[in-house]
Amino acid sequence: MSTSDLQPGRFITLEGGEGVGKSTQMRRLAARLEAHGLTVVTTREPGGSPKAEAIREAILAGRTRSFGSMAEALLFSAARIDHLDTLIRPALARGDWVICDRFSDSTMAYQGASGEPDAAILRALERIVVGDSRPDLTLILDMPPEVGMARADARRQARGEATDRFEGEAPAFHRDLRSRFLAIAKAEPQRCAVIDADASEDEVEDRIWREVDARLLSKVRNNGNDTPAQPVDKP
Ligand SMILES: Nc1ncnc2c1ncn2[C@@H]1O[C@H](COP(=O)(O)OP(=O)(O)O)[C@@H](O)[C@H]1O
Ligand SMILES: Cc1cn([C@H]2C[C@H](O)[C@@H](COP(=O)(O)OP(=O)(O)O)O2)c(=O)[nH]c1=O
Repeated sequence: MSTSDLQPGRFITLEGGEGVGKSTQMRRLAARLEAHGLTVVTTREPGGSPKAEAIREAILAGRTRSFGSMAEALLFSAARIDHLDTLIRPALARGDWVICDRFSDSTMAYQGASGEPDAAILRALERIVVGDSRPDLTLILDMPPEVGMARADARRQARGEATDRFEGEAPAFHRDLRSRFLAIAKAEPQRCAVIDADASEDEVEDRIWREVDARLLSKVRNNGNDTPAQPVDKP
């Protein structure tokens, strides 16, 4: 059957440390879903709406660092509220598929690793901000942080960009981040899939597609029943 009439929309997030390939794989996943007739909206956090992009700019330039990690968690949350209200929820209501480069797990991991707010407070904040708009699937791209940081460094040099607020943190911070993302995946295996991202772009794309097919497309094809479906043809 054609997947062109698949309804309703699904919400997919990509998470992980710096330079793990989230933006690259978001583009590839969107193209693959579109090739199956789905309407896909790609977006990112922090940002994704004009007001949220303004908050992004202030945080990543380091202008809010002195406020402390609790205040930064609130700023990321304020940006998320606007992004959800103006872009994500309307797109899902239309039946579009939304792919977001980072979402609330990044607040749990990054602001958690930054020290001040404990996990219970961050979880409460997430419930207030995200409510029922939890992702249907979160792909956690995993690799040794030094590999991701080297990729991010090369990308930054190629583009002539400066180090941003979190890229400049110490190696121990980035190791802590990795274990925090893996702990989230372990606590919520229904929602999260860990993808070994230390491979070629094509291979990582295939690993992601297998998860999306098994966890989302097969169920949508079966109108929500969990019975196995035919795999989606590769584009
Ligand atoms: N599988 C891969 N192998 C090698 N380099 C990659 C791979 N995926 C992405 N890259 C490169 O690594 C850099 C970071 O990738 P990007 O998708 O921007 O990561 P992120 O969005 O997670 O920060 C980019 O220059 C990108 O071209
Ligand atoms: C969404 C979000 C991002 N961040 C951080 C992670 C990144 O260092 C930065 C986003 O910058 P970005 O350039 O999008 O990073 P990347 O290419 O690695 O995805 O903001 C948080 O600390 N908390 C959050 O809630």
